[in-house]
Amino acid sequence: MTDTWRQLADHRAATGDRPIAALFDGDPDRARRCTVAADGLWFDWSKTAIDDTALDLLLALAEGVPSRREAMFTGERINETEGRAVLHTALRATEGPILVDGRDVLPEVHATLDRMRRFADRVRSGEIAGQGGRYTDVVNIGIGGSDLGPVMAALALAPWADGPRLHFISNVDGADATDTLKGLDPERTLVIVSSKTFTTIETMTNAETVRRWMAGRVADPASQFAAVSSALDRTAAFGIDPERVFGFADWVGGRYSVWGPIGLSLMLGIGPDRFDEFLAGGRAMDHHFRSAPLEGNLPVMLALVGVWHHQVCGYPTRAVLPYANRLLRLPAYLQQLEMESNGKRVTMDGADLDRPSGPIVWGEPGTNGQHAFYQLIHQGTQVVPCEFIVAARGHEPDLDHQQKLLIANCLAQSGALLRGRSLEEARALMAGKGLPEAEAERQARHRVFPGNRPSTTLVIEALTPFTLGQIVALYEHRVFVEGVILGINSFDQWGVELGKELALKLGPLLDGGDADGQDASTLALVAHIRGVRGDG
Ligand SMILES: O=P(O)(O)OC[C@H]1O[C@H](O)[C@H](O)[C@@H](O)[C@@H]1O
Repeated sequence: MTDTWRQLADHRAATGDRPIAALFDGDPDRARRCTVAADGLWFDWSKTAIDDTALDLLLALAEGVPSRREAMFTGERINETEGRAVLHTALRATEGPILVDGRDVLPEVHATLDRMRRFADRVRSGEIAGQGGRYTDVVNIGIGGSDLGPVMAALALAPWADGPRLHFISNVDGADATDTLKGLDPERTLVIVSSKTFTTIETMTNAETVRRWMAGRVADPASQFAAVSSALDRTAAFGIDPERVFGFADWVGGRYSVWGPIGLSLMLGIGPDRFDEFLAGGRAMDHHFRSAPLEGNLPVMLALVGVWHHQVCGYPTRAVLPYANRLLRLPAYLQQLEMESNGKRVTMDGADLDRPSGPIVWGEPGTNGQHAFYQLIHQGTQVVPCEFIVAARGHEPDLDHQQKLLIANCLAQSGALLRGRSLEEARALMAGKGLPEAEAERQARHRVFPGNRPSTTLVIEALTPFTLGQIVALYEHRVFVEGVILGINSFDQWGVELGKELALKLGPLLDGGDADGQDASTLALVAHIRGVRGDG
């Protein structure tokens, strides 16, 4: 353990009993001091137990960030276990050169973006049409990073949707394809097969299913398929015309890929100009991340709060709670981004990680979550640091009273988590209800809120393509900073491989094949399922 980690642990041990509210009592300026602003975003971390000493120590942990950050932005192969550069930032960059092995990657990024724009314009105008006329619907087939980004962004930017309707098929469960295709006209549906590797079993299986669905009604189904991939040989083998294939390089990680061709469905839905605004938001955050001093740097501060809560205080999860219904799938998107990136057990050099890796990330939009799981957040025995996100303005001017109610709820929650309700206050609540003393006391104890539960609040002006770009890039860089501090590789995902391998072996077993190497529990489950299915 380095000195800084030890000092942080000691400091936490020494101050852990001090209520967060006491930090406000001792510092009337705390609310103002503990905020970071970046191009219209406003991040308030004052409702955490981080004091000046903790902040200094956390900033010391981040010492290595600037050099690593430059290594990322300038195309060094920082994904060391896959030997790759990490350049999703290049997908939204306008100024180069950005060199990988001495070659500027920007001309190709921009050429692909231009092809996407032309394709999207022609589909949206009807110039490129299906065999039954102008495309009314687009189905994106993909999973993980080839699904979650476009799904999340399409929901978030619904007010800007003025192109074909977007649909997404991800799960290998045939229910997903069946329910999604129901009601679609195959002659007016454009299908995009999105897969970085073009080998993912779920995506390839669904692509075959959709091709069969279309073949029944459309003379030339292949002409209504497009593909997004970094494996152009495989898209050709699948029979997709290279004209409608949009490639990207191996230095774009799947969960960082929404900014490029994987975002094609989104671009078709909202149009190239809005997509450009989304990229501009990401670019603005890149500029901020790269240039702001650490203590005034939004991704760095979001990361340091995360490290404080998880690695120092030991809180096992964090909840992302957007008070913006259109950010419905942001928590799911962040689950892949954060947990696939930083759920690692060894450091870059292969040594055991000697502290917890990234936390469990979960969440739902408010106010819905309030009526479901907030009970545990307020009164459960585990502390869940909460990350609130709220927009000052909604998109519906005639429903501004609802926006104000939404904001009031968000602020009420973080305030309640901070303050809680003491036993004295709960007793006062019960007094005068005519209950016997012992019963009043019992009832009062159920109405105590311990408070002192940390939260942060990210305020955006309004949810727009630009601010969504800022938010996504903010979280990407937060993951990066946490990864650098932990000394892990945030850009590989070996942990998903074993399950994939075993699934391939289990397929034949379900058909009565060889059972070698399977554990007894799995064999018993297979036997039971085969029995239920009548396959045995
Ligand atoms: O885009 P694909 O190659 O089909 O991959 C889709 C997803 O599959 C995986 O198993 C990876 O864990 C994800 O990072 C990836 O986003």
